[in-house]
Amino acid sequence: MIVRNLKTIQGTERDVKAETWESRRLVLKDDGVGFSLHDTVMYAGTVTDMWYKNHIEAVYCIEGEATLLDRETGETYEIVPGTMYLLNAHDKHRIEVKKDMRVVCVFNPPCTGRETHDEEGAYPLLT
Ligand SMILES: CC(=O)NCC[C@H](N)C(=O)O
Repeated sequence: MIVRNLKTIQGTERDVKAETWESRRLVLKDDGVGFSLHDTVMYAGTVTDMWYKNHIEAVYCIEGEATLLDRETGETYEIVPGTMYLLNAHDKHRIEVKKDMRVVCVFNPPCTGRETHDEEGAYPLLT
């Protein structure tokens, strides 16, 4: 069994900061369970284009507010606490954050802990 608390992750290598978000990685590839689990904050006033072409991601909002745009269909969705979106088709998407949004993210395959977005908004497959 593995037990971790967010407080013990903050400021360590598992706490990855990008321009528009910060991701605290609670479970990573080296835990050997086939997924990674992140507690992520996306900053109010930011717009982020993403395209996880190498990963499937589920995102569950627990705080804040944002608009999610499906960049392929043009459809938009309001994301509030209790909303989940699943990028089951490697969907190109955009998040426009209105109020600091805290989300719990699950990635398959798991992240290794070092990933930040490349120019396409993707994470490379790191080993
Ligand atoms: C919601 C989202 O995808 N934010 C970008 C950060 C990423 N999910 C992560 O936690 O690594």
